[in-house]
Amino acid sequence: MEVDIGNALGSVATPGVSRGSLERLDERVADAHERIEAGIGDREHGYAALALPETADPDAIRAAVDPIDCDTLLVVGIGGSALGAATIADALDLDIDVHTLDNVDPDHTRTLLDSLDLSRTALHVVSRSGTTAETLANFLVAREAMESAGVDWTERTLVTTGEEGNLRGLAERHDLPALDVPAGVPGRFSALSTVALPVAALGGGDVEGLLAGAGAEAEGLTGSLFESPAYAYGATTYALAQRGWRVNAMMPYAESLETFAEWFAQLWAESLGKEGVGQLPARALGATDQHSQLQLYRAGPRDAMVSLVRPRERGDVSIPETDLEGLSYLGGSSLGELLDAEFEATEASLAAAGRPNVRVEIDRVDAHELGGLLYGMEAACVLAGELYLVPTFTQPAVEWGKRAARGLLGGGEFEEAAAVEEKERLVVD
Ligand SMILES: O=P(O)(O)OC[C@H]1O[C@H](O)[C@H](O)[C@@H](O)[C@@H]1O
Repeated sequence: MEVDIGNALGSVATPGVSRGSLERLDERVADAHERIEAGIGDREHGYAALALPETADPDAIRAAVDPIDCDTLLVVGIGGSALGAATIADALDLDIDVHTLDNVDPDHTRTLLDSLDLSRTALHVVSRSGTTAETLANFLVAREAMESAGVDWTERTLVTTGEEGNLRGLAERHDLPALDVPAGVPGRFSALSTVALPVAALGGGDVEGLLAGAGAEAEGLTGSLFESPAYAYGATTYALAQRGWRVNAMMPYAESLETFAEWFAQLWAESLGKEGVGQLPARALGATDQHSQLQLYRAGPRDAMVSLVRPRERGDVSIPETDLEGLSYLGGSSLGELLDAEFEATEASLAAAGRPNVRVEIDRVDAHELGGLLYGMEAACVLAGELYLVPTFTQPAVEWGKRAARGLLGGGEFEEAAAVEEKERLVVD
């Protein structure tokens, strides 16, 4: 991963970050790096995620998926237990179809299950806590659908979960192959673990390549933002947020990375949105969203920075010659050249309007580069958390809502559920 922060400088963006303030910030980066290194070394909660390139065990993952023969994988999980697998499946060229069942929209669940040949489908049920209502409910529905179709679900189900919880109990009762969520790795930092790597292992993807790319990014972490792309991204977005750029529009220029922006949104929002700080992650896709959201980013409130991500190499499709007046400039060119030109034009147009943007480039969308991108963004997020002085690895606000919902469904006595009854109403019909 290479990061270019030139368009965040004060010479381009108003307000931007001066070189002097970046140099001063670099002293804090050096301290934060020491803290991060110590956390990685001690496998402390959260920091342990940055040790995954070393600690993840591809052989154990492959052994767990080996008995499963399928054409389609249905990942049942939510948040960090689904987005890593979805990102990997969408980015890499896998030889199975992958679907994610995360939401509990009844129409969607029913339509998806009806559309699958369940006798050729495997389930990967993932929940770190083993108690998440959406995941367990979807699993019960999928299991029943398999039973109704005469499919032995116990032959086709793999579980990844923590040491305790309902899902662990279920795996033990039915003797299902079960992988452990690695200790100290929060869900949104678990893409490079037993949580998301099984999708690559089942689909013939390069698990070692993902980890090697992450490992290369890990080796690049030094005590300076001027040397480490991940820290350059984390420190610059932090410095921009401090100057009022409170929205971070993640805009990959590759369809295969669209889900990566979704994964990034959870990482950024849940990790840094605390104690009145953080950045609102917006999900965008280049070039599509140049024709919708870009208007706002260039001319709306001065609160949005844009992260432009692209692979340097991609497959290409040439554009046929045409004698249509006004379109001849396209002929002889290619869709890839057009996309690259759009990327650079967007970057320049934002800069010309004094709007900060950061360029993130990877060599190509493959396992190695994707591993580096995921790891780099995780390290950037951990660094930003140190700079904001927030507890990066907790999500108490999310848990509040989970308890309220469980209380409403009769899943226990939770005082949060009472707040639902107290809702203020001003209804206009
Ligand atoms: O893996 P699970 O325990 O089922 O959790 C799934 C998701 O649940 C919550 O909403 C958390 O805020 C997320 O960080 C987590 O990824």
